[in-house]
Amino acid sequence: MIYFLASFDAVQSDIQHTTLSTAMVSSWQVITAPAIAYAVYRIVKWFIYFRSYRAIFHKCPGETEFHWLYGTVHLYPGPNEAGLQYDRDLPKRFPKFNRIWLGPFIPLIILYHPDTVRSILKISAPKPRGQFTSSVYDMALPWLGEGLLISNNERWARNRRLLTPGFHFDILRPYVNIYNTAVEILIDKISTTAKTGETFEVFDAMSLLTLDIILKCAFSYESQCQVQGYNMAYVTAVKELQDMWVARSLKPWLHMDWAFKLTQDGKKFYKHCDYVHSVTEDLIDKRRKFMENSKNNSEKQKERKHLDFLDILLTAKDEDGKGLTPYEIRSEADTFLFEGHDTTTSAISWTLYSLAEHPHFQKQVQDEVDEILKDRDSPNIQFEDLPKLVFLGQCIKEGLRLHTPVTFIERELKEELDLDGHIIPPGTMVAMQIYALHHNFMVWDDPMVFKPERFSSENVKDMDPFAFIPFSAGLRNCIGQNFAMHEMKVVIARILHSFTLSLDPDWEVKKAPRAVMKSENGIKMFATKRT
Ligand code: HEM
Repeated sequence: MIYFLASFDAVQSDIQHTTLSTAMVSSWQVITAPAIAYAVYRIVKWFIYFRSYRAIFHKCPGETEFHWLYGTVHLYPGPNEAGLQYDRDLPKRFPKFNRIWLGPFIPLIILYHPDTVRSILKISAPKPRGQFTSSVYDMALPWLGEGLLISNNERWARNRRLLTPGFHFDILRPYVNIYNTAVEILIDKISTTAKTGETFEVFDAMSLLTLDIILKCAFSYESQCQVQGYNMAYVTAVKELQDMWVARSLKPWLHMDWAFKLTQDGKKFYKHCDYVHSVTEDLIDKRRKFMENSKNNSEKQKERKHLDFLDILLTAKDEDGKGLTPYEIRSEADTFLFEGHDTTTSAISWTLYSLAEHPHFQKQVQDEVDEILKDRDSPNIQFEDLPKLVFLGQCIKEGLRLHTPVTFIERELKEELDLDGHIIPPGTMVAMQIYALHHNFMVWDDPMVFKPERFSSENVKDMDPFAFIPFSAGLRNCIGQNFAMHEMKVVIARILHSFTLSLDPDWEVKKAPRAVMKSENGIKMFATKRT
């Protein structure tokens, strides 16, 4: 009986349990079934939309092979000499633009003809900002903040307006003394190798020189970096930040911030950002205090020889009397430091490479500099000398074309774009492949040959303004291009006034297109002291 009652209880509890479970299952079904149906509906709808979206891009000129995971990126040989050859061949295969797939879902339109490049740079489309993954610009955000390079819309327009006076010739003029003083340290270093007959590595030498210059011009910071080299924590942090940024941009699986943060590089990147920011903030703080203390002290004001970018950043005010926030000041300072350093390193190094490769052009530059400096006690190049360095200017421009320091830039379409009858929808990412444009056989004859005369005043008259865009073009062009041209002229003129350069015949130089055009193995040169 007891057994029976117990069994009865068990059966009853089973029935209750089953009834409860059935009730739970059906309520679970009530909740989830519509959710699943909705998800299926959204996926089907997305696929239908995506099929028509993909059809637009499949009709565009571009690689026909398509991998379900990589899209077409696996067809690109990589950021090396073979990749550059691939870029140079693009106009032969697809004359004005092409389309690639960054994985299965993201198309990228690549432009490399003045007609197509013009159509996007004229409308001043914004820099792309990723939604689920980071764009190449987003990846630098934790370091450079919303400075001019990365920001968009109102913030960019206001800050560009506020900072443009910082690049007026009156501000740039005293910097010429800084370029002259800084290059003397380098000349001393090269003299040592000239005496021993050893080669020197151009990229490292120029990198420390241009960093020294930008630290002095942006912050009046006497870093001693040319002497201490990569032993300085700050110099090393800045260099590694750039390397890690570029390395990440080449690994699509690290484009999501959370994935990058899990890696050793990711942890190091954020640690370096904190450190670099603390140095910049300290400099800003000291300058702010100095400005406050010297407000009513004319003697103290005279201690400063020139205005630097930091003065401009701290004193800039818009029409409502509002200045930049501390975050904006730091971001702009860090942006100048990055943009004003690696780019000029690349441009100077590659121009010297071409001049060392072509002794007759090098001699022509030396004659031009000698003519300017004859009858002078000092080898310093003056601000007034810069326009007289005409042939050197042509060589630098041809160097900027042939070697293209900034190889590509990106934008996001905010409105439809008609490319030779292909209607590209808003939201699409578009890249200007500046290196391919500068080597487009339809635009340049013998594109691989260094010919400074392309930039003679007679020849530039007929040049399409969108054929040569090392500093980009349109509203978002490089704010520092005059600064850069002055710096490059002084540095190259001073080096070639002191030395004749020749390439090491046993050292094959290989290009490496990164955030800027670098060399995989450096550029080695011999320097012979001029008498
Ligand atoms: C040979 C040297 C240089 C080259 C080839 C170069 C090239 C460029 C290019 C191509 C852009 C457009 C970037 C884009 O659209 O994403 C740019 C923007 C910029 N550059 Fe330069 N640059 C050089 C030197 C400098 C220097 C010396 C500075 C500062 C001192 C500087 C500051 C900037 C800034 C702040 C921007 C962003 C401008 C904006 O969007 O309003 N650059 N540069």
